[in-house]
Amino acid sequence: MAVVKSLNSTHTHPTCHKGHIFPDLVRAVGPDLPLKGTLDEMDVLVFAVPTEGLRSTLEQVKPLLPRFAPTDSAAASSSTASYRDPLFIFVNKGIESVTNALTLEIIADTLGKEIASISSFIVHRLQQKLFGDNRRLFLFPHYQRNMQKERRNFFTNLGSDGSDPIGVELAGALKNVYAIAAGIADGLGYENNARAGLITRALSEMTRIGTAYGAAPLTFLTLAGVGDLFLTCSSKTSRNFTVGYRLGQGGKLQDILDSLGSVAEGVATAKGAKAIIDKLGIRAPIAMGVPAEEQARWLLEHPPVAEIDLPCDIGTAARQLLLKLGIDQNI
Ligand SMILES: NC(=O)c1ccc[n+]([C@@H]2O[C@H](COP(=O)([O-])OP(=O)(O)OC[C@H]3O[C@@H](n4cnc5c(N)ncnc54)[C@H](O)[C@@H]3O)[C@@H](O)[C@H]2O)c1
Ligand SMILES: O=P(O)(O)OC[C@H](O)CO
Repeated sequence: MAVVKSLNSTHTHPTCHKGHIFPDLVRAVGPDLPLKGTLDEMDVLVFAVPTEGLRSTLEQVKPLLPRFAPTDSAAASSSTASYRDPLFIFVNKGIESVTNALTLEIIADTLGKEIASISSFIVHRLQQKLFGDNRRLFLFPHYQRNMQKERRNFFTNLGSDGSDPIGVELAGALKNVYAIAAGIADGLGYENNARAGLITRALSEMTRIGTAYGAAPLTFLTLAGVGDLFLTCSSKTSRNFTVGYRLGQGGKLQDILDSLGSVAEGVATAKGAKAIIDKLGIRAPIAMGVPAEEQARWLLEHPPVAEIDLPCDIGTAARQLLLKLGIDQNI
């Protein structure tokens, strides 16, 4: 409420982005929905709600959208599509706990497959446009420049070449679960080297889950994968890391969530992720919450395994050097 009021009155955020003035064209909404007809005037709608609330939010917003409720004059002027779709932006990262649905599925269930499929298609085209010049991190300035040409749906969870939105979604959702694990390790008193080991294992695990789900393995090595994983697992200001840290220090989950002030997505996502992992029948002990001692025992009792389940073929030059050094690459 305070955020909405501040953005709409002084065009500033009360706690974040100190000194930044948002353009006065930006209108914040919540918790009440806008009046019918208001959304017709909007070029862009950004949905910044936790994944657990996305389905109900979209169900409530749906009748207000021009696509689903054309204005009387627009409907009268043509019997065919006479609405103008806004550009939809979904920033949430998570898996719905009860249905195990990813965001694209929630969009398809509520707003229809057409909107969801445009989303995934346009991600690809927009990203090529935006990132073709390698300035990947400057998303929004580029996005704004291209926005007039590409008035379509768009995911902000970017980082790959855009051809694998499912992998990008899984990576963004799962890294929050691993950030809780990293926080627990810190809270228990483990130090940076333990966290490095945990992040490495988490990357391996997230790639295994993703590829079993049908995503492309390399997606997990992009900014949407390892980049975001590393960031959230090593950020003291992360809500997910904080939840883990306080758990590691002996706090009770409900007390921590009640005092956090906003949502830590990884908590609900862990439930959806667990169901997905069970269904895929793969080994993912960190996301499944297997206690650290048990994981350590497993590692000690089993023969060493590859750090990551990807092909590790070496190239000709490296093979020739190994030969010259007399090193058997099959060792
Ligand atoms: N793409 C990115 O770069 C990025 C960055 C930060 C956060 N996120 C993701 O965006 C989403 C929102 O994050 P946030 O930090 O804005 O969260 P937040 O906890 O600050 O909540 C945002 C808004 O959603 C409302 N809300 C909370 N629960 C709701 C529910 N069940 N139904 C409807 N509304 C609800 C809150 O009142 C608040 O106004 C999360 O999925 C988060 O993981 C993405
Ligand atoms: O744990 P936070 O607060 O960094 O939030 C994680 C969100 O999914 C943003 O990536």
